[in-house]
Amino acid sequence: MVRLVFHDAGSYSAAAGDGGVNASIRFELDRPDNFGLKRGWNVIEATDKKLKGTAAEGAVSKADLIALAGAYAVRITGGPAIQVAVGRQDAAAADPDGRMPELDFSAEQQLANFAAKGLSAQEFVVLSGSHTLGSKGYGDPVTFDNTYYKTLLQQPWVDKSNEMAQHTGIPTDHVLPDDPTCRPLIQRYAADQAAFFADFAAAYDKMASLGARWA
Ligand code: HEM
Repeated sequence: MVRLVFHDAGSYSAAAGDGGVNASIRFELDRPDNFGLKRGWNVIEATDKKLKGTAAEGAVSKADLIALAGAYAVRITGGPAIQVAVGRQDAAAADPDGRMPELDFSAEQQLANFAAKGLSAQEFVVLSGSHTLGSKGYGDPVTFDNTYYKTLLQQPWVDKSNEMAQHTGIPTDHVLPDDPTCRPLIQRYAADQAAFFADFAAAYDKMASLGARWA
């Protein structure tokens, strides 16, 4: 669910002023970037149907449900509580393609990609801590904690004799601990989980509102 928020938000362009959290992801599930997100989208659709006939019908949009579901996933896996405002309008069509980061991006390219969405280096590094969830080798797949940063500093994938360790993380993670902008932030969040949680909550709120048009 957290990945779903990022992929709905990630189409935002600060320069063009379009894209963002508007549930357009439902028209974009066939894009290679969005592989695997159908399952998360189905949960949103099922929840949306359950709102029919309740006080939330018409007040909570599909885009709101995406933002709420991501925050809920963070919370139930042990992460921070995040306040999520509602009232985002849903888009009626897909957002522009080609705005998500690529897996072979350098750290500079990743930072530039996030900067184009109006997100700082600090916000990029703290949001990437979401990779602690899922099965990329950053500790327990359903525990939201700062294992991502601790693992990045250990760089287990450099050990060529350990087949398992080499499968930890994804290429875009691997380049971050050597980057002079990202490294101090990684060190900070590896040493201080409370700081990670507080900064994550703030950055999540910003990401989940990128490009939102409020009713
Ligand atoms: C340069 C930036 C990023 C890239 C290239 C990237 C790419 C990926 C890839 C390839 C996966 C693995 C998908 C799979 O095989 O299961 C993944 C997982 C995930 N990503 Fe990212 N990601 C980035 C940033 C973010 C951000 C900013 C967030 C959220 C705020 C996020 C949330 C997640 C989550 C929660 C998963 C685990 C999904 C699951 O296992 O169900 N990612 N990401």
